[in-house]
Amino acid sequence: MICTSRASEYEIEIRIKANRKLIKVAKPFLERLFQLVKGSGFVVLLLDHEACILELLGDQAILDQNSNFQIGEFWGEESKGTNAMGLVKIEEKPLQVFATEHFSRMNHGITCSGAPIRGEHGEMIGILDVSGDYHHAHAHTLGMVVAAAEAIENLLRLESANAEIVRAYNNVNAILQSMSEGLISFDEAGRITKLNPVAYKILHINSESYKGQMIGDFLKNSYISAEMLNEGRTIIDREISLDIGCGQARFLFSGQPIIDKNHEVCGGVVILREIKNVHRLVNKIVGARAHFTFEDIIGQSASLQQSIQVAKAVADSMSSIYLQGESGTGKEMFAQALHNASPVSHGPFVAINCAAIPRDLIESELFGYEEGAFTGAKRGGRPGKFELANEGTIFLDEVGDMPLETQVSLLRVLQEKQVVRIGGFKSIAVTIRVIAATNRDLKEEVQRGNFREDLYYRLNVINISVPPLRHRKGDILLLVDYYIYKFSQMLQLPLCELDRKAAEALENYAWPGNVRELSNAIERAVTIAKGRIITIEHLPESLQSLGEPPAKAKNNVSSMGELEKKLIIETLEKASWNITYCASELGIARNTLYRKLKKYHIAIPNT
Ligand SMILES: Nc1ncnc2c1ncn2[C@@H]1O[C@H](COP(=O)(O)OP(=O)(O)OP(=O)(O)O)[C@@H](O)[C@H]1O
Repeated sequence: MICTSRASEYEIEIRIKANRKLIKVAKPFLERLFQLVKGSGFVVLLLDHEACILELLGDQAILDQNSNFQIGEFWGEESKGTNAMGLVKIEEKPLQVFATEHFSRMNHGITCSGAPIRGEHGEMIGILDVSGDYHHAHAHTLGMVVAAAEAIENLLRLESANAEIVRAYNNVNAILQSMSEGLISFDEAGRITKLNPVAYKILHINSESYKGQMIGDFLKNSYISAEMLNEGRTIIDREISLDIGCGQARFLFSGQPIIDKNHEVCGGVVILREIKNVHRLVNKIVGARAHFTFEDIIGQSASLQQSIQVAKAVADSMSSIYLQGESGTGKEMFAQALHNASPVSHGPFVAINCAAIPRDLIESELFGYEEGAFTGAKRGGRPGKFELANEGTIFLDEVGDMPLETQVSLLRVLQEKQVVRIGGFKSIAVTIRVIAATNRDLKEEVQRGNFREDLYYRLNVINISVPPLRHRKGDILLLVDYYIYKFSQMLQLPLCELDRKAAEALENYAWPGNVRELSNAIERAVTIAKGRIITIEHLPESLQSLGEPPAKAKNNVSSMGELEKKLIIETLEKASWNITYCASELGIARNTLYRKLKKYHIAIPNT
């Protein structure tokens, strides 16, 4: 059964919209074809892949005579019976249907020549057809239609390749615009062709000043450009120093030559990263950050609170700070808290323990080195802690252990606020807050000739002393509570309590290792007690004699007892055997001190 069919206005609109690219490209070809057949009773038709007419150009005579030549008319076999467009829809190849070969009597006066139009992937996307008075038609008409269909296909392919190029270009442009690194591209001769906005910004140049420049001249490094252009070598993360108008700046440089299919260098790209940003990133990754604030420092004792007050008062200046205190008293904690309350709190906090680094490495650790500075020096050199700490804080722990020759270099850096890497000659400006710490008596080290006096005064602009735990007796149980909570959480154990004897022992102990030692003792006790009450047996042996010792431990008068005795004698000597002063120095009551004098058989000399 033949079903005459015509698409609704709405459907026509949808089909035209869906095929707008095809219509746009095909239209000039329809016009050209029509010019060739005009006046001889012909119509030129563009149909979609379902043989629905999308566009047509025809002589008025044929359009009047055949009402099926209209936009929206379906010419499939099911609608019009045998005809060229309907057969092309099925066969997907060029075809001609002559006069009475048509099924419909209405079409017996015409000859149709149709050809498929294929898309990028070979699929049929439309049909081109020329139909008209069979008297005027001949075999060449089909050839003409096929040629026009192929021309349409070629143009469609070209347009989509162009669109792909534009899309790729836009993508590359979007990437260049959004990159956080500076990018410079150059051609096969080494001439700069493009810079991205970050490159303009970090190099402090305007849009015109680079034009026509050779990349080697621009980078002031003909060696690097020769490596890329002549040798086709890729360069990864090499440090270079560039003139940026307002002085020299250091960059991390990577270069990638582009090689064509003849294995020739046809251009390349250079990526520049500001060293200070690289350092910021490195610090973030390696954890050069300060975690503690003043609120994290536990303790209510007057001596600790006084140190905290001084530290808070000076935190917002950039002056050097010198922290003095025994090992484990919390000097690094103070340094971190100072950094976090300072104007450079957003910058890095870089800590270096001068006692832990071999003497011959300390200078390169602190100040960095240039490539070739010594055997084994890394290619491209390496920045030192001072460079890494730029715009932040450097914490020089155990500064008293720094070799004298390094002290000279340190003094120079502090005075000039510039670092020169080992083996280098360029000065690198640094803005840094210096916090130094030691558990030695630095003044005494100066007198002994182990520490430079001028450096001592440089570092000692503000002096904060962090009191030992034995002078902060009231803080001991606060810290114990804190560490019980911390380690119970960490070990996922129920919170345990502390019995009286254990508390007494903890309070009476002299804590030569200060808070660090206390933290270790509580970690051990929490682990052994496993959520039960912490008793004296859970504490380290050195403490067990300090509570009311259990009978079995009586003969075990620990070496800690001897240590405490020694400490008391030392403090008494310092206090010229003044009991009140000595007791306050030790942070214990006078009565307790008398008890201990008796216990250790310490006799007060007659004066
Ligand atoms: N008041 C405090 N409150 C809480 N924790 C503290 C306190 N003081 C020290 N600590 C903790 O004790 C440990 C040792 O502290 P820190 O490393 O700051 O001491 P330090 O004086 O720098 O030691 P060293 O001289 O041996 O380097 C750290 O785990 C720190 O968090």
